[in-house]
Amino acid sequence: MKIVVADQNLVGIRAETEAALPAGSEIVWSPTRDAADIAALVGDADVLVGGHCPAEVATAGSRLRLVHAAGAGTDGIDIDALPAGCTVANTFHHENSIAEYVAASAVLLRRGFLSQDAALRRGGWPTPAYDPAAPWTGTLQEATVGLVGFGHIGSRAWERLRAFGARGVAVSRRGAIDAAAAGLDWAGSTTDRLGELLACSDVVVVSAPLTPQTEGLIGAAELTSMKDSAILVNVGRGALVEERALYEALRDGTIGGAAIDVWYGYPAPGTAQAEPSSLPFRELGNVLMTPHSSGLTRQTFLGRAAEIGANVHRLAAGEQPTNVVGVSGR
Ligand SMILES: NC(=O)C1=CN([C@@H]2O[C@H](COP(=O)(O)OP(=O)(O)OC[C@H]3O[C@@H](n4cnc5c(N)ncnc54)[C@H](O)[C@@H]3O)[C@@H](O)[C@H]2O)C=CC1
Ligand SMILES: O=C(O)C(=O)CO
Repeated sequence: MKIVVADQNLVGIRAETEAALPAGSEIVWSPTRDAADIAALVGDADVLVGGHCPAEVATAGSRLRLVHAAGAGTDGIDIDALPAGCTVANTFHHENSIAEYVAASAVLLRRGFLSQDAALRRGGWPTPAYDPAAPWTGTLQEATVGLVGFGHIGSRAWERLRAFGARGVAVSRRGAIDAAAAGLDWAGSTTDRLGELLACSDVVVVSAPLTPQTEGLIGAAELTSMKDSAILVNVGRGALVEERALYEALRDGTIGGAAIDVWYGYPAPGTAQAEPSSLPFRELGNVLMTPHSSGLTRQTFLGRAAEIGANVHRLAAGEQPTNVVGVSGR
């Protein structure tokens, strides 16, 4: 079996990744996540590990039987261009790491620590904690957290935030969340209750997948409906929140702040330079900017390598892989 590994995050745990895959496989590492590099390797491959599989790669991989994202998002895989019968699967294990990010950034932004740090560095001495007019005065114990998406990330983030004493409300695609069991005040579907969630939340955590239905889910009208002190934490995908509307809402004080881990621009393969947005988010003091790093821990990638390995073993044994997102042609 030939396996092409194109997820650059697994390079750091190359030995563990290879050990998890079936012994005797031919394992080829793509030098970059560039589509041309991957396409050049997948022609005779059975398995592609990596979530970057546009049509150029998918059509080159005419023998592919499994494309395994090394993450949750499969928005970079063109399933329709893959050979018929090829399975697309995803993997998780990022939820603990991202839940910590959500909790940490909610505290940093809600308490104003980010802007206070910046002010001290400039030689100032801000006193927002003593200013009743300052938007950032609340603890998480007084906060309502609104979770847009309640899967691995949303539910684990809620477990952590709940420990601070926050109240929680959630929406998911179908609204099939048992609110009482999860300790939430209420839960519903995005279609029915997103507006209500945005209006009542002090912290809004976005962790839905990017699909044609969720693109631009939060735009100018939704941001305007939020509290002017609200903190938005986007760990899903940039395009879930309209770029200009978000920038203007943060600049104009329509909302209180944002932690943005997922962006509108990324570095080209093999480079470390990029404009995360065409708009100057970097000039805003109420924004925590991180380079899609909320889930980047050793725990995440060791868990993912083991899960991918187990699925490739299943494929080799003629069994159905787990975490199947779809099968091409079905
Ligand atoms: N920042 C990062 O490093 C990472 C980002 N992600 C992103 O986060 C997304 C979610 O990850 P997980 O929670 O692990 O996935 P998951 O599949 O466990 O959960 C997804 C949740 O989103 C909900 N959802 C789907 N459509 C929705 C809609 N229209 N409105 C509201 N909710 C909707 C689902 O019902 C489910 O509750 C991924 O698809 C990926 O794009 C995932 C991992 C790491
Ligand atoms: O898993 C994902 O979808 C990511 O965004 C990166 O780990």
